[in-house]
Amino acid sequence: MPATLISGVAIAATIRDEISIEVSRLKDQHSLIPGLVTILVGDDPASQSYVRAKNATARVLGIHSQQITLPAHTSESELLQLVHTCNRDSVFHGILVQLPLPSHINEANILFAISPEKDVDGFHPVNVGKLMLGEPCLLPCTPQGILELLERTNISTSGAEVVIVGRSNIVGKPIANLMLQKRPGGNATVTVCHTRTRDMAFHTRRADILIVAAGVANMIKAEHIKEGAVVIDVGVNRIGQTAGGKAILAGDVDFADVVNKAGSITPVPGGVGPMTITMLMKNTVQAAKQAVGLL
Ligand SMILES: Nc1nc(=O)c2c([nH]1)NC[C@@H]1CN(c3ccc(C(=O)N[C@@H](CCC(=O)O)C(=O)O)cc3)C=[N+]21
Ligand SMILES: [Mg+2]
Repeated sequence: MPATLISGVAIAATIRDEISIEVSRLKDQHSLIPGLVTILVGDDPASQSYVRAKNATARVLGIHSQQITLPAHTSESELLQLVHTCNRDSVFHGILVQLPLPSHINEANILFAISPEKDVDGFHPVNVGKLMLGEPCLLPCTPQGILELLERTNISTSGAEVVIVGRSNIVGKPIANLMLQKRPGGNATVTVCHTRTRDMAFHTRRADILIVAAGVANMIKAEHIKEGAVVIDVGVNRIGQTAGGKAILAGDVDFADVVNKAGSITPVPGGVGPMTITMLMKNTVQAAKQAVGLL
């Protein structure tokens, strides 16, 4: 029997409806319009399309959103100045600096300059530290999206063997921490694999829930998974172009190879990606409410 498809598109749509209702309520009852500024440096086509999608989603939900695009040669100090300006601008409750930044800019210097209250990516060390401690904070969007996917498909993590492939600051490390925590959505036994892991399949085959965020197209095959496992594919790899010039996407999981062995699986596209953008919207609303003392 083929795996059950976990539709990020459908679950994201449900959550977006909830957010849209909340945004209307904030406007009507508190004259509060959540605001998001996205900052894009350079002209990488993938980054352009992600930032465009973020702004479009914000507008549909009634969130005020502005995109600021700067040339690739922008200096670190110019970008820092813009971040400081956005920190002071009360119209914006959330600030997102699209990554990766050009190589002459130190990403940490920029991310650490964003006010933690406006850090809707959850990348600032204050939020990273709070996450690790289990304190309330702005959670990084992709890990938060994965928690929502599991929760809304009634997949329990408590006592489960969760194996994560990838140790990035954006996905691997935070999702590992969240899954470890002593609360609903956590309580898992967590293993983190990476490029130096000696026998990847040994670990991944033990997973009840396998989360793959390695950035390597189609690396996970049937031999890597246990029969009936839940497979969450975070990879978004551009592996080619259609005749019409549209990017062809592949996950980190070889979907065709795995689909008859997994119990359930997220597709790419249409799995984790739409959830990531939706959690950015959720974080922007949370930051706005916190800014005016509603949380
Ligand atoms: N400061 C910052 N924050 C981020 O959250 C951030 C970032 N930088 N840099 C790049 C990564 C990547 N990322 C994605 C978001 C949505 C999809 C997404 O919606 N994907 C669609 C397909 C989109 C397409 O067609 O390209 C899907 O999987 O269905 C993918 C990737 C956010 N990132
Ligand atoms: Mg694939």
